[in-house]
Amino acid sequence: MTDDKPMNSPYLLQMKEIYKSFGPVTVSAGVTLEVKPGEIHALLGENGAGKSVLMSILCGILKPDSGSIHYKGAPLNIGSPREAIRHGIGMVHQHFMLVPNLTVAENYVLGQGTPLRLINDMKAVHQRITALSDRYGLDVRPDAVIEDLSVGEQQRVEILKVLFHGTDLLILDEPTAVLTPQETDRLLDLMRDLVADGKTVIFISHKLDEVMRVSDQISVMRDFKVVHTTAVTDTNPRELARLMVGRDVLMELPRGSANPGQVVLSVDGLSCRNDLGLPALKGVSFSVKAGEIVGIAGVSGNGQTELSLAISGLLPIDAGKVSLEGKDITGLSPAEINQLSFAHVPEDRHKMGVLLPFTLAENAILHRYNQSPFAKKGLLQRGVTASFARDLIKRFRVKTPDEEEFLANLSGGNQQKLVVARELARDPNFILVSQLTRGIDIGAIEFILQEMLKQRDAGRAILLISTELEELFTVCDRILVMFHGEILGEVPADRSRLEEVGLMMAGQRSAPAAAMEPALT
Ligand SMILES: Nc1ncnc2c1ncn2[C@@H]1O[C@H](COP(=O)(O)OP(=O)(O)OP(=O)(O)O)[C@@H](O)[C@H]1O
Repeated sequence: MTDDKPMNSPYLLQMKEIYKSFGPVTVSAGVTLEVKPGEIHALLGENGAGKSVLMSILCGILKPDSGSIHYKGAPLNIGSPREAIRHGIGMVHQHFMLVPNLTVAENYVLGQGTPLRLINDMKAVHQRITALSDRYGLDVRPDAVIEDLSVGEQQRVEILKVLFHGTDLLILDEPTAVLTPQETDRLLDLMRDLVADGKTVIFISHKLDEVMRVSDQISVMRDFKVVHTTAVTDTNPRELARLMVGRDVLMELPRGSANPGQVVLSVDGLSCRNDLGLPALKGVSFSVKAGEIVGIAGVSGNGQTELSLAISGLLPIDAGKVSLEGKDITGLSPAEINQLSFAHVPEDRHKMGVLLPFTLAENAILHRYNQSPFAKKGLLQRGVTASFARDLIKRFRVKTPDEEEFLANLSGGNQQKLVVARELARDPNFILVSQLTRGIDIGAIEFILQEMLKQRDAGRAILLISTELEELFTVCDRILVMFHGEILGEVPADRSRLEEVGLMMAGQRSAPAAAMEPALT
């Protein structure tokens, strides 16, 4: 790295001509990123454009091959995350890095170069956490055990952790991907409070509306480079989408009306409990027909996760019945359900969708490794598997050097694309999808939602569970709203009904829906 010091630089951070390769694969091709103090600087880009890699370099997790970093007017050579923290640079990652069975305070003093005097004085640690929590209205209790907290609470714990270590420059990698709309609003307010307090924020997001709402400056990455930096006041979502993807992106998808046929999935009076033993579904009933996309809307935590687990055999059912194409599948194991014409894109792809230490090719046949044509006489057919995986990679534009790459080395959005590609390739009659577009860039969302519409038009029955109303209104034919483990009502997926769905998500039953579902009142 070069050591030239910029004179009177207006920038807090300058990353110049950063190059990074993993073996023959270039993942940072001369990136230059400049961030001023006290701003919220959004970093946008397609899946695999190199955003996380660049930020990992800044945080000392990865070492660049060449390039220079200046921070607070001086050259910066960071050898480890601990050094980055010492310089006041902290990152909240896409996947939380908290130890689930420890308390907030214990997590904060783990590793990361916490001074010994603090570790020996947990009372002081608790006081510092409480003071920071009060200052930023974060609602974090130092003695709370991580595994008892909701996703939104864990997110705040991660942010407070970075503040706990005295960070001036916070990097938030897709922080709103798993948050409810209310939690997102709260986080965006927090980001503004942080900059008002003299901090600087780098905000990675695929959600252009949030980026437009909260950012001061925006840098767009494409093909491992920053291709454009602009003030938020000088741009608009359409331009940003074009810069990211290199073409115009359709914000609205053209689609014809549905032509529903026979009932494919039928759910009758389904009740089950969550992993804490509390009632999560309270007599849920609905059906999905061939050739239609039914959406399940709701603020997360209202039973949607349990609904998808119960349908796919991953959660015991207390009462009620699930039928697929007329066959009672209640109580079947996930392996048995897997043999049916049933595809599942799960909410938590790391826990259920993929095996990170395995290759793309191996993940592409995860449920079918012992079936023809991928296995013959008990032997894996490597050639067939490889060409199948290559086809998925090509059709779904998964960014990877080849099918032999380990899945762990793919960017988050590209992992999701592979799961969707694999599940649709099973040619299923019923498709259960949870949080389809989470972490996926705007160009890939357009493509994947179009694929869903094609599947619908080919006669598949699709149940789409999502916290993203935009996604639901773009492809669904009708939307059911879940609240406190019940279906509160149903509306056609017509954008004029958006407000009605929003009210139902907050627990207010709409007049027409209440009339339609008298049994639920
Ligand atoms: N350890 C690694 N070994 C090999 N390749 C890697 C490794 N880590 C990342 N990559 C590759 O670097 C590229 C950039 O990945 P990165 O995670 O920075 O993308 P991103 O812009 O953050 O994408 P997303 O929006 O999907 O999170 C990807 O093609 C990814 O496969």
